[in-house]
Amino acid sequence: ALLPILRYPDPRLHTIAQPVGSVDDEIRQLVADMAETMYEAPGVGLAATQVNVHKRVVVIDVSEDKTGLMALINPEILERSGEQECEEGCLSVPGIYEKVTRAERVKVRALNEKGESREIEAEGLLAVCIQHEIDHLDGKVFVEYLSSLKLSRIKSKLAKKARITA
Ligand SMILES: O=C(O)C[C@@H](Cc1ccccc1)C(=O)SCC(=O)c1ccccc1
Ligand SMILES: [Zn+2]
Repeated sequence: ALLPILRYPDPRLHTIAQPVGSVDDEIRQLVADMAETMYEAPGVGLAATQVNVHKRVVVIDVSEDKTGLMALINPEILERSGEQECEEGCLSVPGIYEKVTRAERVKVRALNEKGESREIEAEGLLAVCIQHEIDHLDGKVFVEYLSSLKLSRIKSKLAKKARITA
């Protein structure tokens, strides 16, 4: 089912997500609903925090043809290296695209949908996406890395948009 995505600056986006105890059918249904929601947006990633479920679950698909879906449960970054600047967007901050500097490569450990522990080495967009999504689980939104001037302009732009649509 499609899940509603929280919009910045909703305070619930600053919630710290809790680790998943056991990867059961409920978690697998959440992954399926998050994937459907991500593809529909469209996006290349989605964190459970963004759909107001405060569990450490992330879905990512950076493939061109929607064949690369991965679920990362209780993801942990084991190693970071290098540095890269990437223009980022966020499904919780629609219409805002800004450059963010993140690690170029990451080594991540996470459980998959079967509950098996896997280690992934990622670079490029996949590395950026993994870091962007894990930030969401830690209650961080990418616009908060920007200057306070840029953030205040973004907030007023979003507030104006919210008034017009309301
Ligand atoms: O809000 C989110 O977490 C999703 C976000 C993730 C993201 C990762 C890395 C760089 C930017 C954004 C998005 O998917 S925003 C939409 C987007 O980047 C995109 C959408 C369709 C095709 C390709 C990219
Ligand atoms: Zn985001």
